[in-house]
Amino acid sequence: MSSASSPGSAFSLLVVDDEPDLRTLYELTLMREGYELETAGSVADALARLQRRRYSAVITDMRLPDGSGLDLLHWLDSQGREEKTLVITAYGSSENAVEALKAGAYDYLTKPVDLRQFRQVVASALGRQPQTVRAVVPANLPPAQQPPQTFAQAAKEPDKERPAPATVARVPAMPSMSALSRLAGKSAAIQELRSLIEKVSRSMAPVLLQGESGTGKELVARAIHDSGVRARQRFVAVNCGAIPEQLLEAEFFGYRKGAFTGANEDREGFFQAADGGTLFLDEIGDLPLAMQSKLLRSIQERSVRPVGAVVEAAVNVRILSATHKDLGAEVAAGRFRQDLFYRLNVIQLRVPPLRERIEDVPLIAERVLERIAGDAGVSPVPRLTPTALVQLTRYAFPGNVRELENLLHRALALSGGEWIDAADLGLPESLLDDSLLGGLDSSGDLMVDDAGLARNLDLAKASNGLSNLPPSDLPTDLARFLDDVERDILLRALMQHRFNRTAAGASLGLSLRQIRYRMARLGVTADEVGASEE
Ligand SMILES: Nc1ncnc2c1ncn2[C@@H]1O[C@H](COP(=O)(O)OP(=O)(O)OP(=O)(O)O)[C@@H](O)[C@H]1O
Repeated sequence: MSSASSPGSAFSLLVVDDEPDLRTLYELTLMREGYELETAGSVADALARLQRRRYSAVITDMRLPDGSGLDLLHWLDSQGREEKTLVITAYGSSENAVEALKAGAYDYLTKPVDLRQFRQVVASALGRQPQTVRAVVPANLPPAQQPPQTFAQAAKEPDKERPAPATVARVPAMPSMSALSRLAGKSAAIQELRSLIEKVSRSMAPVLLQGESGTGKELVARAIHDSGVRARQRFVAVNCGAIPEQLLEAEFFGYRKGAFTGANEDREGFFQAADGGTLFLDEIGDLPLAMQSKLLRSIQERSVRPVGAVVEAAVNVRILSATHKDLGAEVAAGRFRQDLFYRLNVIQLRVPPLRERIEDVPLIAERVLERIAGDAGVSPVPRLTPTALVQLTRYAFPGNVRELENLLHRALALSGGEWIDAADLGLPESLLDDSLLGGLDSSGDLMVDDAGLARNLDLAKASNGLSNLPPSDLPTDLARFLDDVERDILLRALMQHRFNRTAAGASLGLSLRQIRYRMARLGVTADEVGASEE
C-alpha cells in the first residue's frame, strides 16, 4: 500500500482499511493535518509494516479481509508497543466498540466516519489540536470562547474562563499536586489501583468507579484525567444526584437565549465545558431514567443539542462515572438503563473501603494533616501521637477517607499544639475494634519516633507479633527494624515500671546489667526517659 509524508511532520500514522476509496479519503484528510502517513489493506500487510517500524498511532477498520482490527490491537499489546490505536466500527455495532476499548484502543469511530470528528479524535489521541478545525473558528468570538490555538498554548492556560454551567459542576483551579500523587497509601489494593489508573488513562474508554461514599472515587477520576493526554484540558465533575430533575437537560447540554423564561443568554452545559477534557459523572445511579436516555444518546453520537437550539454541536469528552450503588442490581430492578450501563461500564475500577486497607491510615492521615494544616496556615504541621495513631487503626471508618479527613479537621482545631492525641480524636472506645489491624494492642503506649507515623505503626505491629505483618510490609533493613522494636519494648517496660530499670529489666527477663547494656547500645539514655539509678 501507499506511503505519504508531509515535511516536518512529528507524527506518523498507519491507516488500515481494505476499501481503497476510504483509504484515500482518510489519507487526504490526515495529510492536510500535516501527518506522515502509511496505509495497509489487510491485517497481514499492517503487521508487516508494524514489524518494520513504529508509528505514533494506528487507525484500523474493525472488519478486514484476513482478520479483525482487534488482531492488530492484541499484537501491539503483546509486543508492549506504545502506538495509540483507533478503531473504526460499523454503525450500530456497539459491542465492537466496547470490545475494542477493552482491548486497549484509545478511542473508536463509527462508520460512516464524520471527517471533522475523525480529525478531532486523531488529534486528541496524539495530544494536539486538529489543524483544520482551528482554521474555521470564527474570528469574532470573544477571546474567552476561542479554543486554544495550540496544545502548548492550552497548556499555559488550563483554566481559561468560559461561560460555565450554572450549578453543581466543579472546575477547580489546576491542583498544584497531581491527583495520582495525592492518592496516598502503600497497601496492595492502592498499589494495584495506581497501576490500573495509569493503564486506563492511556485510552478514551469510559471507566465506572465503584465504591462506598468517601473512598476517593473522585480523586481516582482526577488521577485518570491527570495521567492522560487530556491532563491540560478541563476536568468537570458533576454530582448527578444534586441537580433538580427539571434542570438536568439544561445543565448537561446548555441552552440558547430565550429557550425558556429566565434564559437571558446562551449558556454552556457540562458537556461543552468539558470539551477536549474529561466529564466526571458522580453518583450516576441517581440520574432519572429520562435523562439516562439523553445522556446515552450524547455519548453515542458525541454531540449535544442545547435546549432551544436547532442543531447539534459535536463534543469531544472522555466520560468517567462513579457510583456507590450496585449498578448491575439497579439495572435488574429497572432503575438504570442496561444500554447506558453497558456504555459506561467498559472498564470498572473498585475503590476499596478504608477498613479493607487500614494499614494505609497512617500515611493518609499524615498527608491529610499536611494538607489541612497548610490550608489553615497552621505550622508546624501537628503530628499524631502513637496512641492516637493506634486508635485510628482500630476504627472502621464507615465514612471512609472523608470521615478520616473530618475527624482530623476537628482534632486539629481541638489539639492546638504540635501533637494530636487520642483524646483529640473523640473516638469512643465502644467504636473501636482490635481485629481491624490483626489485633493491634490498644494500650500500646508507643514512644514517638522521628521517622514518622508509618514507622510507629510498624513498631506497633511488630510489638504485637511479626506474624501480623503482610508480606509486602516486611522490613527492608532487618537489623534496624529489630533494633527499633527492641528500643520500643524497653521504653514501654520502663514506662510501665515508672522508669525503674531493675523492675523494667526483670519484667523482660533481664538483669539490671543487661538492661543497662541494651539501653546504652540503643541510645536510650537515663536522661531521655528519666530512669532512676537504683
Ligand atoms: N488515598 C487517599 N489519599 C489522600 N486523600 C484521599 C485518599 N482518598 C480520598 N482522599 C480524600 O478524601 C476525600 C474524599 O474523597 P472523594 O471525594 O474522592 O471520595 P468519593 O468516593 O468520590 O466520595 P463520594 O462518593 O461521597 O462522592 C477527598 O478530600 C480526597 O482528596
